[in-house]
Amino acid sequence: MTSNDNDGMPTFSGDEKNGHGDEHSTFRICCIGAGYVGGPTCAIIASKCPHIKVTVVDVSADRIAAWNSDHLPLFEPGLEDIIKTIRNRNLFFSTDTKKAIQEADLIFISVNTPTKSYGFGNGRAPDLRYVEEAARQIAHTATSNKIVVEKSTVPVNAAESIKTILKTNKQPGVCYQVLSNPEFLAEGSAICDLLAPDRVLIGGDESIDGSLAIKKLSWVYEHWVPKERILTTNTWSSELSKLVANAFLAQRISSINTISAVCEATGASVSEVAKAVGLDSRIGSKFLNASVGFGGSCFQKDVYNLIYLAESLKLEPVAQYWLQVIKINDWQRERFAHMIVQNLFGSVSGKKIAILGFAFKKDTADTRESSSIYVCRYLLAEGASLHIYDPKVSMQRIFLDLSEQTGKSEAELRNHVRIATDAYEAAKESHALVICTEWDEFKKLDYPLIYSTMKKPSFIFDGRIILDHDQLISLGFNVFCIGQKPPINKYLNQSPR
Ligand SMILES: NC(=O)C1=CN([C@@H]2O[C@H](COP(=O)(O)OP(=O)(O)OC[C@H]3O[C@@H](n4cnc5c(N)ncnc54)[C@H](O)[C@@H]3O)[C@@H](O)[C@H]2O)C=CC1
Ligand SMILES: O=C(O)[C@H]1O[C@H](OP(=O)(O)OP(=O)(O)OC[C@H]2O[C@@H](n3ccc(=O)[nH]c3=O)[C@H](O)[C@@H]2O)[C@H](O)[C@@H](O)[C@@H]1O
Repeated sequence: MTSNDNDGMPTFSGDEKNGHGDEHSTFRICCIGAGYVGGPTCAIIASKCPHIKVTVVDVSADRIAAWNSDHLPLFEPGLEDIIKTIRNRNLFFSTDTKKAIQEADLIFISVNTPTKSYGFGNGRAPDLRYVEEAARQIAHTATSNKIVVEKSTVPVNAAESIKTILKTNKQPGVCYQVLSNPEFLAEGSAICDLLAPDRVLIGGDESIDGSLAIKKLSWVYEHWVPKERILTTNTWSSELSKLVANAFLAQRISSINTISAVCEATGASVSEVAKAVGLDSRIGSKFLNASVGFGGSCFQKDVYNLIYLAESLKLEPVAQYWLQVIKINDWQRERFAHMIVQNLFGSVSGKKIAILGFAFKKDTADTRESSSIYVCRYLLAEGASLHIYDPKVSMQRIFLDLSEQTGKSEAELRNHVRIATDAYEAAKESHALVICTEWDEFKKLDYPLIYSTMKKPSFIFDGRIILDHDQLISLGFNVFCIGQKPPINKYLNQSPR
């Protein structure tokens, strides 16, 4: 193996065999999995490295067709403009996995790794079957050396399993290096996160071939990421760091959410407490927004992943410690739903409730594990009639999620759930407005107008602490909010304006 300069690209001695030792040949990347990570990550790589050909493949023909159309399969601010510029230049979306694997020098595995919903480890362990399938596809298809990169979030030691699958199924003469390169982007800010990451983490074998593979992947990122932000570790540290990062972030939210309950009972304000505490530079101000609970496809899954790892290692106190993060999150969702029922005179049966926000956070249409789904489920169980509005989430998605949560068919749900085309329609004739997602447009609504169309007394339950409560109270609303003792009820039982 040698490392020489070819646009700074380190090369393997075996590269001539691959046909990529020649400095004029194109470096090729294949990404298996065209999802929230694969799509945006490859878009940034392709836009920053015009001489690298990047092909993103997926088993879902629909998803690939969407990536190749004017209606991308996911909403991410800034993504569409980038895709339009580079698609079919050096960024390609395809279902031809075989071809993409064969011509690639480096292959990202960026498939889903959900929590297992069957068998051993049901509800806890990560389901690695898609990662395994991707590794088998590579082994059966590749006829030249490859660097295989775990981009998916996986448990510690997954790289070893991938190596074993590759080694025992490989074509004669083919060599593999397996790296861990977890992704830290957050939905809604993926493009900014990818363009200016806090760090890029690359784990690999502590061997000559391992470090050359690390150098090659590092060279890709160095096109736009300062070298000092590229951190290299051994494979296990890299795999574990991803789980720990998500666990720490989730833990901060659960921590502040426990304090929100204390605030509601005492008169302290959780926003003021978070500010005062976060100004301590050792603690920091980010991720201290109390809320109706964290959602998204990863926090719960990755904390469970860590819990399962601790259990497997017989570290029960560690497992119990992290389990609390999830229990508090579940409790927060339930507590918020209970706050609504209790303050609507103990019953929401037959009452129209407007739910504002269904996505798990603003600036995304993703609803995976959204707290809104859970709040809706609790309210439906109490007999409420829900009118749901979200600026980005489709009607079809909302019914699918609620069906899955409640076990009811869409037809049954339609007796109790309507999807509104805007916040005003949702609010009209409702008893209460419930903020579940922190969309900016909810801050700018015409609340005097909304108040005039609602049943009296009119209630607002702010699960995201985003509204101007004083203004709402002065309009006549009864305002209840996560992390604040109701000030608030001073207008309760007053005659409508
Ligand atoms: N969503 C997010 O913001 C982040 C996710 N991650 C991790 O990245 C991984 C991927 O997550 P997402 O992109 O959200 O998942 P996703 O579900 O949006 O996309 C995964 C894609 O992989 C495809 N796929 C599965 N098996 C395949 C195969 N054998 N061949 C070709 N395509 C295949 C699926 O059809 C799907 O389109 C997960 O491990 C997740 O934990 C990490 C950081 C951020
Ligand atoms: O592995 C992943 O999938 C990603 O998970 C999170 O990203 P994401 O879930 O997209 O979004 P976040 O901004 O982290 O928000 C997660 C949830 O926590 C909630 N949240 C966030 C921050 C806060 O202060 N309070 C709070 O309730 C959000 O509303 C949302 O429901 C991490 O932030 C990313 O670094 C990581 O790569």
